[in-house]
Amino acid sequence: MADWSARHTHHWRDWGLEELLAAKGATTVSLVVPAHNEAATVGDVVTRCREVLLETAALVDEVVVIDSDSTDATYEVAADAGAVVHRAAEVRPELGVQRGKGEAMWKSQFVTTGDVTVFMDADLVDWDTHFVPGLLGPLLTDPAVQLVKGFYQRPGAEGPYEGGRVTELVARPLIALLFPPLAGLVQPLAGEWAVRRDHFAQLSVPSGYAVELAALIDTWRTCGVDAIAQVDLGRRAHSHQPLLDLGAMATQILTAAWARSTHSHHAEAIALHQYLPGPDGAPHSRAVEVPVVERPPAAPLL
Ligand SMILES: O=c1ccn([C@@H]2O[C@H](COP(=O)(O)OP(=O)(O)O[C@H]3O[C@H](CO)[C@@H](O)[C@H](O)[C@H]3O)[C@@H](O)[C@H]2O)c(=O)[nH]1
Ligand SMILES: O=C(O)[C@H](O)COP(=O)(O)O
Repeated sequence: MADWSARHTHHWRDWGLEELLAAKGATTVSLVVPAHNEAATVGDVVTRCREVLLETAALVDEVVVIDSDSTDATYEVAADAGAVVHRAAEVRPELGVQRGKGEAMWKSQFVTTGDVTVFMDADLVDWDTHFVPGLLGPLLTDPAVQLVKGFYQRPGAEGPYEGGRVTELVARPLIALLFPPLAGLVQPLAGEWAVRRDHFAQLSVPSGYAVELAALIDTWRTCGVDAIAQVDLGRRAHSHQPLLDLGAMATQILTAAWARSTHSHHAEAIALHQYLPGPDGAPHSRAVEVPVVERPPAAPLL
């Protein structure tokens, strides 16, 4: 793990723009932003990335927002900001419709053209466009690298490289227990990562929030840990989900990890029991049906 960290941990400043553009050559890059009810922030993400990375620097060839079942104005805001926007449910509808972030990312493979895909969350509030060149650095300069993960400091956290609640209480312990070669990843759940298109198309993709951890595990298993690199992107802040919603995220991540351990599961949904005060003030159980479907590798369907 220490060896991997030493070999494959970078800083976004390690590459200059000219160097990256020269390394890019004819390689095409898609920036994909999965977005569920992000009308408040998606416009800023799209506008800044389009202006800086596509129009000024020509480092990105398309900015694509996958609207993931939004009920607000995400679609219109993203389109007005200059993104190509697709509704996840309308992409290859004959393949069926699932809910979730991973579904939006899986479906993106059918509407993007880049040799390399950079994923970025739509709910970023403290970030900058250098995230994208930072993530592209290892992919454009090292042909052995298949997947690049961002890491960052989170303003307000007690320790500079603390992850969020699911990262520290679920993902990191799972990695320690079941997937120790991945323990060098500082932010294993970061939504900012980049992957070669051909590689992503070979991966089975959980439709919910386990997409990040699954991609790391499956890349390590199929290509070795040296196919993964990580890049320090500086600071990043995002909006926070309520604790009970993170219970569903944690259930999805545990399910995908379990499927990749020596055990496996066959359910499409798992009932997660959570407790809220009832009218009498006593704890009342709420069963949340957490979807845990996986999409097969996209390659045979492309
Ligand atoms: O059904 C959904 C839910 C979320 N999103 C989008 O996915 C991104 C991240 O979602 P968010 O709910 O903000 O996730 P976080 O609570 O921030 O979760 C962190 O941890 C997750 C688990 O690894 C990662 O998927 C996230 O990218 C990472 O930011 C945002 O653009 C969302 O709009 C969708 O597209 N569809
Ligand atoms: O990354 C995580 O662990 C989850 O998204 C939760 O993050 P938060 O505790 O910062 O909301």
